[in-house]
Amino acid sequence: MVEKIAAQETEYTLYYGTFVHTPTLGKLEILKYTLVGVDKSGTIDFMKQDVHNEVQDIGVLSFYKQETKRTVSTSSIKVVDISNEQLKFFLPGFIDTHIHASQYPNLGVGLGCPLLEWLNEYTFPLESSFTENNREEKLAFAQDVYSKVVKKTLVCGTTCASYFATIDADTTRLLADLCLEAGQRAFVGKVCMDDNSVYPEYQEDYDTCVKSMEEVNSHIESINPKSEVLVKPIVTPRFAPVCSRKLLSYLGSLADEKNLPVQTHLSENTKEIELVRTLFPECKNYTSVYDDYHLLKDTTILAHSIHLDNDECNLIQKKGSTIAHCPMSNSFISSGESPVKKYLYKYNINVSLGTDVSGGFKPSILETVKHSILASQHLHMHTKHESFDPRLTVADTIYMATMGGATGVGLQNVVGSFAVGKKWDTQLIELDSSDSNIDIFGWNDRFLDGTKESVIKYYTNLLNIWVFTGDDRNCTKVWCNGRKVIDKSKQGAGMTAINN
Ligand SMILES: O=c1[nH]c(=O)c2nc[nH]c2[nH]1
Ligand SMILES: [Zn+2]
Repeated sequence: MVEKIAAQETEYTLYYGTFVHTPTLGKLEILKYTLVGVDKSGTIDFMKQDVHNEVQDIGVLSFYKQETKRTVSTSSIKVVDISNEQLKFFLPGFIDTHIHASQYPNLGVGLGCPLLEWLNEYTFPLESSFTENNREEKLAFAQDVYSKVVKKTLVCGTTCASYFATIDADTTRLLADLCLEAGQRAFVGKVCMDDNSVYPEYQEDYDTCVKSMEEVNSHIESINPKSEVLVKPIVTPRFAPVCSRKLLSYLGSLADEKNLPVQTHLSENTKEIELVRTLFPECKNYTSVYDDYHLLKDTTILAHSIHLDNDECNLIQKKGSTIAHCPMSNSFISSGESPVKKYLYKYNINVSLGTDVSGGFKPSILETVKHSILASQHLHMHTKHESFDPRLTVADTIYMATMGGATGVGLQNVVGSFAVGKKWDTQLIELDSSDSNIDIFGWNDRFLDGTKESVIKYYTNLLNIWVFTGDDRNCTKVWCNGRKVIDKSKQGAGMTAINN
């Protein structure tokens, strides 16, 4: 299912059909009869919208040659044409900006257990098993867990993920290797935590952490081929309660010196916030703990961030940091309903999505999209008296799943939407895939009367059907950096589905 990367030939590819994306917040663009050319390096170097009759007359290849005046041999160009398929469209790959790869074995475990208890009961014991003294055993365990999570996220259309691994350097390096091998764009974070008094079996001392960070970061920098950097290190203080001031200081300086992105947790649970207040009485609030240690940057991802006050929102906005909204986890371990619409539209904060495996119980951003909409509806039901309507639209959530994520990881000019110069990180969505769980009726076709408005209405309905009744079975092909990494037409039906 995960295609062998090395065996693939690089070539020029023309993709022709319907493209759906959200280059700006809340605005869905449906590009019908659009032709996109992707070069050897996986970069979009040609894009022409609304070319129906012209292409019908002379064919995709001749049209491309005529438009570009390029003298290319047609045998070196591959054409993927879905223009006659009403139920298929290209969508930018999903970006999962918060996922704990190491917690994958705990999916579905720990329902309703609040954060601090959940960490001690389920999470720290699991992550500790990646730090066994027996190197062979821990590597075998990590190989099994990490290869599965990378594969599953790709199957779900995640072309880029920002991973938390564990405190262990050996297995964190392995995670980076596996992402690269599978062709997934990834940010890999060695978890940093040197002050875990509630579960002392799972922590490291300051010096070990510094040494491990050096090892992991230089390993990741060395494994990418020169021509394409797919996997990058990310500075990962787990969260303030388990980090000493000295460690936070070091990580802030490291992020500055090496220009590295940062990821951490913020304001997920009310008891956690109380704890931070006691541990860092000198800091104005939880958000300013990170700011005081130079960890709030425009490439900082703050997971959860549910219970923020006005000052904290303004600070995050000022610093240009991103909030990774994790609605599945927020419900599962009952942390709260995040007022994401307010963050997006009142404070102009960039918001992305995170599955937060294993607080979240599925490694799927499509599932996260669903949960984000439903959580916002719940918030609406019991905050009707407030002036701000908290309900998210499908367009808001697709934005968070793609462009918001790209901005969060600092790749807003590289991925997240379709544009010349961007990379081809894309998923093909087929509502009528061979093992689709969606029953399609012609009922929606009545909207198509040839006008632009009717196309918007038709595809808005189609997207709603996909979001609420579809799953990973409708994501049939996935490309990262121009390379096809998933092709479900090449294996037995149902093999890849996680929702069967
Ligand atoms: O959802 C969460 N998962 C974690 O692993 C974690 N660690 C600190 N805070 C956390 N929140
Ligand atoms: Zn988390």
